Amino acid sequence: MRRSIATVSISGALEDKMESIARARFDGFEVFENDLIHSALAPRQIGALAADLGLSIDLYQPFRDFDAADDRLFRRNLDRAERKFDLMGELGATMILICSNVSPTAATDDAQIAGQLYELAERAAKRGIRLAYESLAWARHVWDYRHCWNIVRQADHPHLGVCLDSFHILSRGLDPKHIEDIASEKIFFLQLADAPLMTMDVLQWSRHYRCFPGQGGFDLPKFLGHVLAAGYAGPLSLEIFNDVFREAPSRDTTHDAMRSLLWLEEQVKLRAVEGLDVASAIGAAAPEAREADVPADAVVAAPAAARSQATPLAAALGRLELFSPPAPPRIDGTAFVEFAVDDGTEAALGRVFSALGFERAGEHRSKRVTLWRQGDTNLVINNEPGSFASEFFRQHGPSICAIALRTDDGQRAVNRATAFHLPRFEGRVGPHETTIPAVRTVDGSILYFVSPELEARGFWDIDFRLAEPANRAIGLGRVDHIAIAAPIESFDSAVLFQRAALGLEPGDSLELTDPYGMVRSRALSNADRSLRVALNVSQSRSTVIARSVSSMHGAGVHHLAFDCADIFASVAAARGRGLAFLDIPDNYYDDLAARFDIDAAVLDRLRMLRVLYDRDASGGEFLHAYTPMFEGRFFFELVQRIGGYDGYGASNAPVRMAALARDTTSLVTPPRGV
Ligand SMILES: O=C(O)c1ccc(O)c(O)c1
Ligand SMILES: [Mg+2]
Repeated sequence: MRRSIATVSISGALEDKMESIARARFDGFEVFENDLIHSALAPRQIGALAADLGLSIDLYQPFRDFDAADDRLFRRNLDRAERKFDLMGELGATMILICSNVSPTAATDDAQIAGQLYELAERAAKRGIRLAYESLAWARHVWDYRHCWNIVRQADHPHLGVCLDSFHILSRGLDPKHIEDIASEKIFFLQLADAPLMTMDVLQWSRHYRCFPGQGGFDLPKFLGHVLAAGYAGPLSLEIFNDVFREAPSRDTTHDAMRSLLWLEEQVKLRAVEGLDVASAIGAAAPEAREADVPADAVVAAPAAARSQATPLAAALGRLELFSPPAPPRIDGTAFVEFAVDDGTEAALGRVFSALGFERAGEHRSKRVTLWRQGDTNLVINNEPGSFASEFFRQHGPSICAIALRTDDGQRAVNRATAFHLPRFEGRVGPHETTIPAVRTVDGSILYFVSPELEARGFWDIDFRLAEPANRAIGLGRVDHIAIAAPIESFDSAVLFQRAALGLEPGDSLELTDPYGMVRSRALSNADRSLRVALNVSQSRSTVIARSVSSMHGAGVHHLAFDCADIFASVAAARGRGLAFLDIPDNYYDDLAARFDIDAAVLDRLRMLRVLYDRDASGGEFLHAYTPMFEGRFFFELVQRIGGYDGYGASNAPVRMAALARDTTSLVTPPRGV
């Protein structure tokens, strides 16, 4: 399908916006009127630039407050429209958006509105222009899309149709299924926007908080499914009013925008396959296989109601060309985590790893890279001059520069990511060394995909001189979660990246209190929870998250959590090796006793070792402890999950952030005698 975006969605001057839109490979765009009015280019030049860039101008918008209770005002509005039609002629635009009226002078008689739209459509037709009538969620009279469609039907003019905007429909809690009742040729245009679920004035919500599909809380795949089932085949266009996007560089935003549409197209197809109707599902998955592969009894067995519901979408999906990327990777946790260091920090980080029970397990055969290992958890310290890691160090300081995931098929994972506009990464590889498929993520770090056959071929052995295991483990298992601190402008982008490239699903957005401001947190994970990523963002400048973003010059891993089976034993062992843990105040433990019915002996151990505690509604328990920060950048967490606890101890985040804010201890003190 054609893909389009409204210029209001991104930052910059109109010509820069158009350039970014073209670079992200959109087919067309909506010209937002203010962008044109503020532009130094004449409409004809804008039209010519669009043609040069290979972009069509799909919509001119908005035309506001057209219908009127009083005839004199209505005549004036017709004149006003004629001026815009002139301008559209210069631009080369043939569709204009007519918003439903928000003013107190709006007409409230449907027949009158239909008549006025008919008159406007007659004039538009003379110029070869079509009108797309859109109901704004806060309009005076026509705020429901079904109402909008009724008026269009009453007016019954070939140059008048509806514009559907997911925000106006979903923000009012309207069921999008009635979209299928609209005649397909009367859906002139489709605007897509997601938004975080909030209880607030709908106008403010729309103008400041819209986001790209997949970044918010609306069910856009379901919405689009109804629109396609109705027979719509025009452009999928993003119209996002968002304060953060207005500031962010348009080059990045348009790639996110495209990624969101691609993700949405794939989701619609997947939903159809998961749907009730076997025939339509198979039709959607592979139209050509439909007749041959569907067992006759399966079709008969599908409930008649489900069949008639699902068939129009399947038929539409068979007709339309939607994005079909390689399937998401099947992820089985992390294969390794790589740290960028310099000569000054390499030894210090090694001491921390050692105190955490990792042993120095190998030296790279050709690079200044060391492998640290505990069980099957691998950490890599990279101090190789001229490498990606050293460049990353130069930009961000000591930090996590790469994460490797265990995946079923690394090449497919990379192909999927690049289909979603992420650049493939190819590092410098020595003779006979292993090339691991990789991409550069939206924050600039590297994501490797390690396939089972790569590990089976013994890639550690190929690239590293491995040492004899010395068994210094303290009981740490796999990486439980990776927490990322992100600047506000890359938060939504990161959510979408994780969903699209990796197929992770987001949980709820949480607000947490730091002593110096608010922190927003949203976790994403795969179905078996072998990969959990927690994203954190803060708009205030002094929170732990904000300071971490500032010291790292951008988004980065803020802490890395390892799971363990007996946290008391692991924490005690690490303390014995000189590792410091965050000093949680006694007040916290007194409060724990009040909040939970907790065994006195357990409470004593929690208090003694400064381990935090949480319990969920079904009795699952979470015990966790934090180290101080390494060079003010990142830290480590030890976690023990009991009885299916699925969260991250959000209720303990404030006390942890307060302790971090106070903390001045160094992370590791060499044990006596060293
Ligand atoms: O906020 C607005 O005014 C506005 C304008 C045009 C649109 O298409 C829309 O959805 C909202
Ligand atoms: Mg709109």
